[in-house]
Amino acid sequence: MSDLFLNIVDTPVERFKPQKRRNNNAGPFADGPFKKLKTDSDTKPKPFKKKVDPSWWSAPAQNQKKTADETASSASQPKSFQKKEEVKSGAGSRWRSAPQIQERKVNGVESNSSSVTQPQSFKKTEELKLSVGSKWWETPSNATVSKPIVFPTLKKVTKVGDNKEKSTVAIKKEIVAEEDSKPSSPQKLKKVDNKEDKSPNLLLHQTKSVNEDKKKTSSFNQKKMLNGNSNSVSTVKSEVEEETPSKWGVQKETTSPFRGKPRDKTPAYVAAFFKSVDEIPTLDHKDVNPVAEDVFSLKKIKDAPIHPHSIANLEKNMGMTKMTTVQQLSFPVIMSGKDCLVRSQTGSGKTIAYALPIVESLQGIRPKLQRSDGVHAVVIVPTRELALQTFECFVKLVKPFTWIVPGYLVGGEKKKSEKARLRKGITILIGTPGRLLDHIQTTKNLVLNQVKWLVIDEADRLLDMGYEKDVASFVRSLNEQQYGNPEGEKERFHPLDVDAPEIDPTLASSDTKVKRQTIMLSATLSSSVDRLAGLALKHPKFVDAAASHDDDSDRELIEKDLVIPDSLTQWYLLCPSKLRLVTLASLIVWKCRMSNEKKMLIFMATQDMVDFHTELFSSVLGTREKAKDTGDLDVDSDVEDEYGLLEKKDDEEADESDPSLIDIEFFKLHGNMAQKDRTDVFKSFRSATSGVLLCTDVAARGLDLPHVDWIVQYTAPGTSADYVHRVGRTARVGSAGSSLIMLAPSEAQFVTRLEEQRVKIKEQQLNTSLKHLVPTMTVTVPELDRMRKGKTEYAATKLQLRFEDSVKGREDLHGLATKAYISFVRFYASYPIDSRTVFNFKALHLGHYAKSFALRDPPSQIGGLGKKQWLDRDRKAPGGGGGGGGRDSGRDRGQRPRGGPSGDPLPRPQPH
Ligand SMILES: Nc1ncnc2c1ncn2[C@@H]1O[C@H](COP(=O)(O)OP(=O)(O)OP(=O)(O)O)[C@@H](O)[C@H]1O
Repeated sequence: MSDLFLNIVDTPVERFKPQKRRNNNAGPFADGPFKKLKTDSDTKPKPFKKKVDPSWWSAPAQNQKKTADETASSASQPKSFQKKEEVKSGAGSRWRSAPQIQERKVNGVESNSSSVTQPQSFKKTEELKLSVGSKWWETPSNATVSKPIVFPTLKKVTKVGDNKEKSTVAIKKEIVAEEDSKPSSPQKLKKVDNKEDKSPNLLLHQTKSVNEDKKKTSSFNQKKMLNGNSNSVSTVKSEVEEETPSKWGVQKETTSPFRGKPRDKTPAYVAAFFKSVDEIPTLDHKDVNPVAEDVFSLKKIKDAPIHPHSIANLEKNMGMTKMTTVQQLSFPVIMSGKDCLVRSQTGSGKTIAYALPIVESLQGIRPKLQRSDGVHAVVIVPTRELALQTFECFVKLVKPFTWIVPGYLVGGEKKKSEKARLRKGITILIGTPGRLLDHIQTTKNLVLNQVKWLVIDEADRLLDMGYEKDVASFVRSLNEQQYGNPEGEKERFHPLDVDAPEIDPTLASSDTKVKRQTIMLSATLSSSVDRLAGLALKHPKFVDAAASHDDDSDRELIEKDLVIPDSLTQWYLLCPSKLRLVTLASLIVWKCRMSNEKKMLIFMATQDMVDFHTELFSSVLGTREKAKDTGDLDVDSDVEDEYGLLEKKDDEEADESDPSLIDIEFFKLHGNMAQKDRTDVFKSFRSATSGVLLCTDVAARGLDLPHVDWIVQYTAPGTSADYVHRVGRTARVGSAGSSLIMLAPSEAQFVTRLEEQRVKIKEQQLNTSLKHLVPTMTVTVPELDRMRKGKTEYAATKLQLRFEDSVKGREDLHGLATKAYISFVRFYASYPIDSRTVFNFKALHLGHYAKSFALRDPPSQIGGLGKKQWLDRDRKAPGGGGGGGGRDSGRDRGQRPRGGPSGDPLPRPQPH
């Protein structure tokens, strides 16, 4: 906790200049409605005048007794919404009519309502006339509300769109077509190989066509392709050995374009680098029918039953014209006051899905809320960046309603100013669990007894092992403040809850306690999360925007299925561990230099890995520092620099002949950075038109970074849910995007697991990305241009040498590489037990991985531990934790890595 600092960011009044509302040209918010609001209800509370049809309250309850179909329908279409009457003041009026609840039976006991907590502000006022009689909330024509979910405690509201099931034949055709269009389909690769990549030392694999693969019985038929031919590994090796008489595998060929040396002779260090790389399996692919979810509904914003100023704001200032599916489905449920679980794909607008109904309700409260009225809504998110982003979203939404004040709590500012801002008052409070807990326990000015909405965004992350305690403690403290009891109320109903017992709406409210509505959201939400953290949601609705899930008969299956935007193209790349670094570099060069796709996120397992790779790429690939060859060869190689590739250059020459390989900026983001740096990076990358952000899972959840084209997962995620969130940083709100996960050959089964969860993912060949190094490296090494063979290996080897030279030549970089390598090994050893069949520590070739950190030292000399010692540590570590964490859980504050004795002299990776 000590590393966290409280900060409440300026209120909108302070950060954003309010609009001039009295100006004749002030646009949609000019005069009229504001004048009226001011005159009628700003200053004095109005006595309740309007008779409200009691059936508004009772109708939904009746709905519960209807048939299954009707029941589900009523969940998203409260009967009150369907009335053709014109109700003054819009959707918010339902909230305002809440004080009519005076007496009701809760568990058979009559209870008196209290005006202390049901303030007069809920009373109806005369203001804007807004029809709520429209059928806006009905599901789109291509979607219907499904049967109620039969989960024990949940009712499901889901869209049954046009089922996008495809026939097996259609899918097969599609796969074949995709295979054909692959840039490196077997035939095409053969062609390329024949033309320019004939070196027998190039151990690149090729994938067989999917149809052909299906005939195989084993998923891991080990295949090696050499010069376009399929050979068993042993055959390949023997052939290579036969053709390469030296111990480095140099070929016998006799001619060379360089300095009169034999042509086409592969230098030993190139051969050495590509020698003995891991075997690459050929996978049997499954027919995958991805879960379908339409991003947008057919409902237009202008038809939404919300304040006209909100409509104008959403359309003009936020560029929205249509509701997304999840927004359309969840709006009526949240407005009905029920607890709910909302699941929808990444980038589908879940923030506005919960924020809009909250703002709509808050703006309708009369008399208008004041800052001194205390916090009315609390939003808990897992990371500081997401807190900032959510805060900004609320700021935009409340623009027409300046009396509603959002604020957020994250580290960075002085406690004094934080307290001062809290004292001023906040209506909607956003924060991370630890920080909120800290405040609820220590800051007197944080009054939470009026909280009516508790939102838990990324609920599955917040309620997992790392956060559950903080969330549970926060909820207990909140209960204590609101109800004088940490357990909360036994039975609670939100004033608008359609399941609330029938009450007499004509009696005045005086002592009803504030009821809190809890909303949980995530793209990977399972209904079990409500059982965590002692939240005990009451009669929650399950809003699932995925069309395929209209039939809830197999709950486990529904929760297992991963929902991924269909505008996202997913790839995996099986890469020998030794070639990982150059392959990643080639991807960056390819995407950020050779194509128009210029914004990329690269996920890595640990902070130390992010630090090292950012520094390495910035100095070797990027513009910061020109690379300098030191002349050192691969430690495996003792051959001379026969082609002059490694010619030493003085600084001047280096500047002229070694321009940066890519003109692109590298950013980094992880949890161990100073808060100011984190915020700066987040904002800079968000507004940048190009750049590569290297990050840990701290950036995996919720962040909305515009125009990101590619997501690369350099290390595999701990869970498939993490996979979904990582790739979800692209392809947002219907835009196109691509993702690629790099896996070691021994990790190929991860692809099978994804496919079992309905993720459609294609293979990208190693050569496809590596070959993009050729034009890049020939810029700096003109000799390569003259070579007719093995360009790819030369370019890759040259770059690897450049990386290694940099690391060897700079003490600081060598230190970073060492720490990064150790953190990676620790991380790998700490994969969850159920993942260890895929991520098997024993399968790691540490020497090859050391190469992927550009280290020339033997593994036993890096950190003083060889593989045997690592495994011994793994066995001895408490809980079999595998020598420590290193996984970045996306958690916003530090936690001690698992396993390993305390006082361990080795640098330990931080968890995010
Ligand atoms: N109706 C809409 N029309 C157009 N854009 C929208 C709409 N609703 C939201 N957006 C935009 O979509 C983007 C993604 O929204 P948001 O971050 O809320 O998605 P999300 O579902 O919470 O994603 P994640 O699961 O990754 O957290 C934001 O830039 C938001 O402004």
